[in-house]
Amino acid sequence: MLTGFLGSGKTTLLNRILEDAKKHNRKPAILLNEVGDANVEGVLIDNDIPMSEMLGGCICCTSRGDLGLELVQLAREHEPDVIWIESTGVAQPLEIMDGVTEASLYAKLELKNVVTVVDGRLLLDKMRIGSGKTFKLMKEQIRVANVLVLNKIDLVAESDLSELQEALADWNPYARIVTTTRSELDTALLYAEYQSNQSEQMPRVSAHEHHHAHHHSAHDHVNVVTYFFKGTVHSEAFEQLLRGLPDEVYRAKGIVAFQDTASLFLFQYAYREIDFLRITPQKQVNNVAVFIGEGFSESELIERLEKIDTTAS
Ligand SMILES: Nc1nc2c(ncn2[C@@H]2O[C@H](COP(=O)(O)OP(=O)(O)OP(=O)(O)O)[C@@H](O)[C@H]2O)c(=O)[nH]1
Repeated sequence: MLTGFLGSGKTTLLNRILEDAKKHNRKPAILLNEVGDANVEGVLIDNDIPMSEMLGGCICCTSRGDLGLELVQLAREHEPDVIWIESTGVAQPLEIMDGVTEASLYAKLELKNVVTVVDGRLLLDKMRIGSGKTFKLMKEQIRVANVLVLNKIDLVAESDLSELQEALADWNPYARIVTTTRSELDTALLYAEYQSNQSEQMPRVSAHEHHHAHHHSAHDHVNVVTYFFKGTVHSEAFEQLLRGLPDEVYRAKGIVAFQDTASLFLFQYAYREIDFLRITPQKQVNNVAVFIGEGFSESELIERLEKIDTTAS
């Protein structure tokens, strides 16, 4: 997921990513979201690259479910190695993450990385004022990232640079920070987590591996765990697991197969409310559970899931 405020340099970065993908034989696809009704940037992108456009609104508020479906369709039709979602500059990142994880229900898709491009010049201005909607949103986008691209440095005085870097590190101690002009960076950095997980047989997601976590505690950082079930679970054990989720998990959803009822259920969890819906899918679905929250232990949760996932060894 590629996020960042309007004009921060997302498209500039995306173009670099696509150039490098070609060099490394990586097959990308793109999902573009624009507030306007016309996709201006899309026309600049190579015709060979599968692209899906969601226009006329911000994915986070108008069509979260559609975002998931769009991703699934891209994945099925083109089988890319990676999908880059460039979201409109005014999007609420957490809401988009929620939409993205929806796709894991229907395709082997995992949210791997959240890259936020920060307009250094604009942020400095907003910091000086210290309040306002834009400032708040920029902070939010910074907070959810695991890679922060501090861009437009050519427009920032050298003496102001450390102030910016310190602010980013303060709001998000877990992300790797790269300082750039015209989003110029080594794109390998954006795949770090992606590559390290590729060898796993049963992929599970961690959008945020805390590479820098050794000197910080795990508080105040967004995490996502996507767990693909290997077998069935007992309904009571599963409900117990949901009820026992730490407060730091504020959203969960997925599809489970219960061994004691011999049917499939779609479950939703939000604000401690649990909802199960019996489903008879017309299409192939995954048995999967996605958890979104802040500062919870991913390994502990995965361990608990493995324990009730009967055929897991
Ligand atoms: N001076 C300067 N200009 C930059 C830099 N990076 C990007 N730009 C310019 O800033 C403008 C916006 O860049 P984009 O990459 O389109 O930004 P975006 O985040 O995709 O913008 P939206 O699609 O509106 O959200 C373009 O004219 C870029 O050429 C930079 O580091 N320094």
